[in-house]
Amino acid sequence: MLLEVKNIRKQYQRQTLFCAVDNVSFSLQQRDYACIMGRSGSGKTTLLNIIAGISTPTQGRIIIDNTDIAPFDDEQASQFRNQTIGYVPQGSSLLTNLTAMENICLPYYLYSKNKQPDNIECCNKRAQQLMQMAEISHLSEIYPNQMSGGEMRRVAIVRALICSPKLLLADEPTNDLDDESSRQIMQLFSGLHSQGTTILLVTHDHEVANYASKHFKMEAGKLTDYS
Ligand SMILES: Nc1ncnc2c1ncn2[C@@H]1O[C@H](COP(=O)(O)OP(=O)(O)OP(=O)(O)O)[C@@H](O)[C@H]1O
Repeated sequence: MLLEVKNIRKQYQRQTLFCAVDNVSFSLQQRDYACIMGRSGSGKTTLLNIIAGISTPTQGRIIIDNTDIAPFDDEQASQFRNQTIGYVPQGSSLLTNLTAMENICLPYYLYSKNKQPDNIECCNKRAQQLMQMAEISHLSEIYPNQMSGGEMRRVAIVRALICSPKLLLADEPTNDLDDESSRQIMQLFSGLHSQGTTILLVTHDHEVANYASKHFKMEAGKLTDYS
């Protein structure tokens, strides 16, 4: 299994204790292409953030590539996650004072164990190849405030791929985009999937969901499998 989500619960203290993710379990095998649909507020982003390691669950375990990172210290955990998971968060997530190329290479610079010049060159080369695949090579030296929403999203996707993750998580990757930009992004995902990347995305859009072969539905924090 590439991803095992075991009995994940996330509670928030509001006026009363609120359960955003309620005892969720599921697994993905390598090369799965899965999507989670569900109404706004049903807990999808919270679940994705827990899988990505951005948020800690109140209860449960996440096992990625047969590794339980719970015993790891923070640095080991982020090192492992960075090499295994690529995350495209909701909305605009690029740093505005960095160019596309700098945004894309940032995860590599932050987490690469070995920052020898050869490896930096290797990172730049990979970034160029990925940008070519995503048809954004022309944006290399451009800052986010000079890009369209679809271009920013494609830069964020390429950034998520820079460390060659086995698992790509994407939260509403086509939200707010026109049909053509959405299609470009979904074609990019299909290409990545055919090259062996496991994909888990969250979407409201049934057309986007049709690209996936495994479908989950989230309702009031509970996840059900409906395919
Ligand atoms: N830090 C927090 N403190 C309290 N409640 C929170 C917090 N973060 C999220 N929630 C609540 O948890 C629930 C799930 O939120 P989440 O963002 O996961 O939903 P979602 O399904 O991704 O929604 P959307 O489709 O609108 O992005 C919501 O009711 C939200 O208000």
